[in-house]
Amino acid sequence: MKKNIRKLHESFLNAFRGLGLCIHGERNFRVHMVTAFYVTIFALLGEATAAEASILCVCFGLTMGAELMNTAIERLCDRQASGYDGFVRDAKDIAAAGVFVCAAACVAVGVCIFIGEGVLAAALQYIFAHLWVAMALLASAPAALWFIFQYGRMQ
Ligand SMILES: Nc1ncnc2c1ncn2[C@@H]1O[C@H](COP(=O)(O)OP(=O)(O)OP(=O)(O)O)[C@@H](O)[C@H]1O
Repeated sequence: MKKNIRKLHESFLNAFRGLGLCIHGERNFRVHMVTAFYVTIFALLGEATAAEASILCVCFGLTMGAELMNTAIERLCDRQASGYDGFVRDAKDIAAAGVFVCAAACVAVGVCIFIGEGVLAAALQYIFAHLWVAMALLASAPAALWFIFQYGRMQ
């Protein structure tokens, strides 16, 4: 029992290590994180329902999970090939297509929820009525950009 718990604990630690590697090393993953952050803020401001919020959570998991898999495939390919390799090219392009398909599906879901269900209009109405929220969102933009473009350069 104790051994099983230790193994489970190690599995979580390994998964968090992989997550940390991706956050640090993959700019596209940080783009997904920042997008998820702002989508969450707008969903809260627009009072998305529990069902809509659940669908958005699935979308975040889908795109970030696909990006993690894509990164794992890219790293294996880079390890395998020293120069140009047609198989590596195909594998990387297919993995990238996997991320693209997931992201495109999530954009479609976002359009349905934010535009179709009026969540974006409600969020904008809230923001215009509370200008400090607009200021806070604007003020967060440089931090978001720094996180996307500079965070990976830190040792
Ligand atoms: N060793 C290789 N042989 C052939 N083509 C390659 C090789 N490495 C990369 N490519 C091609 O270059 C593209 C970009 O590869 P790269 O490893 O730079 O991915 P990336 O730009 O980091 O991708 P992502 O933006 O998804 O993280 C690949 O999709 C593939 O078409």
